Amino acid sequence: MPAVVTVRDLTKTYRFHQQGAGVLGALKSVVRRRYETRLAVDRISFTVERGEFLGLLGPNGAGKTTTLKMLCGLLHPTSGELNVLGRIPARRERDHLRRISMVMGQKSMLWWDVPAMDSLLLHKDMYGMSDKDFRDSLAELAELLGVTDLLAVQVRKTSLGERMRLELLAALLHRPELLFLDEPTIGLDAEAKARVRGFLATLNRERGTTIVLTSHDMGDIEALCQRIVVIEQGRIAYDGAR
Ligand SMILES: Nc1ncnc2c1ncn2[C@@H]1O[C@H](COP(=O)(O)OP(=O)(O)OP(=O)(O)O)[C@@H](O)[C@H]1O
Repeated sequence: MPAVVTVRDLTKTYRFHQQGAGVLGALKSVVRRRYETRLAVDRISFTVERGEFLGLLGPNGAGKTTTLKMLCGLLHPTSGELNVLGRIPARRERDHLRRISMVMGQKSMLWWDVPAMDSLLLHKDMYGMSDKDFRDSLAELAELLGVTDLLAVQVRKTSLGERMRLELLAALLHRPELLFLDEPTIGLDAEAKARVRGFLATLNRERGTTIVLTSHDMGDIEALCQRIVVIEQGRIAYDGAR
């Protein structure tokens, strides 16, 4: 099977400034800034094949989110090679963005003060979807995710589990081939987790969507991933079958 993601010696170093506590600390940092660097991802290499469901695992601060953000093009790598669907993700080319999507469990793509449908209509325009494609994709996903009755509800009035299902709907409306998920079940109760997992398994199996997921929940990994890559302190500690 052809690789849809190829990562070679990928490295990310953050440069940030340290500031002492209080007003004095703030004043000192204006006069003299102390910069530090942190090696978050350290020469990692792996590939993802079309149709795979890959789990990225590792302790807090291991570099999983940083890796995912580079794969989506939200962060520029410091060095190394990255090829996603034949493109360099950081270029964020429009036709490339139509083929990928990302959901971060702790961040929302939906506006909170309006019904989800308003945000979905904006997505329709952003991705240049025809009325028919929009209607078909919306109907199919809303049914699969069980959110048809929630589309007209103000997002801030939905529960965390309901909101995550709406986030997945928004992310998948344009039918991306490749989906990146950063802790999609974080904070959800057992029933909500099972529902999200069931949906992701169906998406991978029936639509053939390639999925790369990070999670601290072994239940997610066991239910979904055929293969895992374990990252520790920015380096790959294991790559193979679950
Ligand atoms: N914007 C930033 N500036 C400086 N350092 C950062 C920044 N973002 C992340 N880091 C550091 O990079 C390292 C990797 O962080 P990252 O968020 O990728 O880890 P993670 O594996 O996703 O962790 P978690 O499981 O806690 O979400 C950590 O040491 C973190 O403190």
